[in-house]
Amino acid sequence: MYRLTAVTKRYGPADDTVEGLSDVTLSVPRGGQLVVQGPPGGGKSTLLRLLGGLDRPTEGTVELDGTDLAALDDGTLAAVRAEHIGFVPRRAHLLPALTARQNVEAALVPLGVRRGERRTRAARALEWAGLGARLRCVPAELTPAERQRVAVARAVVKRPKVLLADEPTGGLGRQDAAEVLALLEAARHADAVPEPGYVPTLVMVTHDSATARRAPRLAVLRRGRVELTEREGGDASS
Ligand SMILES: Nc1ncnc2c1ncn2[C@@H]1O[C@H](COP(=O)(O)OP(=O)(O)OP(=O)(O)O)[C@@H](O)[C@H]1O
Repeated sequence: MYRLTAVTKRYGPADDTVEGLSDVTLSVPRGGQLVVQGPPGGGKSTLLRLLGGLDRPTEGTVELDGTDLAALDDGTLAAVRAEHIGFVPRRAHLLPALTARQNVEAALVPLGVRRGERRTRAARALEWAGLGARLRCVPAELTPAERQRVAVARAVVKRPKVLLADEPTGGLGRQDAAEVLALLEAARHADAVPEPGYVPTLVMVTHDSATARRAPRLAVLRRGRVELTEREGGDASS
C-alpha cells in the first residue's frame, strides 16, 4: 500500500524554487491501480520519481507498506527499489548487446537469484508478454513495441510489490500502445501473470483516455496539485 501524506517537492535554489508537487495526499491500496494524467509540467514524472524512491520529497512522507522511503539511507533505498519496484520507462532502454531474455534476467541479478532460475523466470515472463519466439533476439532485432513489452517483462519478472509506468506507450502506434497497456493491466490479474498469486500495485502515467476511464482511481495533476477521482466499486470492479 502506498500512502503519500502532504507531499511537496521543490526544485531549484531557495530564492527561485519551482514546486513540482504541492501538498499531495493520496493512497493506493495493495494490488490497486492508479492512473495519472495532467498537462505538461503538471508533476506526473515528479510523482513517479517519488513513488519509485528515485527522489525524496521536500516535505511530507511517501510510505510503501508502512516504510517511509525518504527515511531510508541510499543503500537501503536502492535495495528496496531493486526488489520491490518495477519501473517501465517511456522508452525501454534495453542493453543492446544482450538478448531479450538476458535483459529480463538482469533484473534478477541484484536479488541473488541463481542462473538457472533466472533463465526460467525470464523465459516465462517473456512468454507471458507474447515474446516466447523472440527470447534470443537482441533489441535491434525487435520492433519498438516488442522492446516495450520486454521492458514490461523485465519489470514484472522480479514480482515487485509495485509496477510504475511513465507514459509506457510514448512513440508507439495505436494498436501497439493498446497492447502494451493491456499487458500492464493484465499484470494485475493473478491468473494472467507468469507468477501465480502475484498482484502488484500499478501506478501508470498515460494519456490514453480508455485506460483512464477504466481505472479505479484517477489522479489529475495540474501545477503540482492533485485532483483525485475514485470510481465506485474501486479495484474490485476493475
Ligand atoms: N529536476 C528538475 N529541476 C527543476 N525543475 C524541475 C525538475 N523536474 C521537474 N521540474 C519542474 O517541476 C514541474 C513538474 O514537472 P514534471 O516533469 O514532474 O511534470 P510532468 O507532468 O511529468 O510533465 P511532462 O508531461 O512534460 O513530462 C515543472 O514545472 C518542471 O519544470
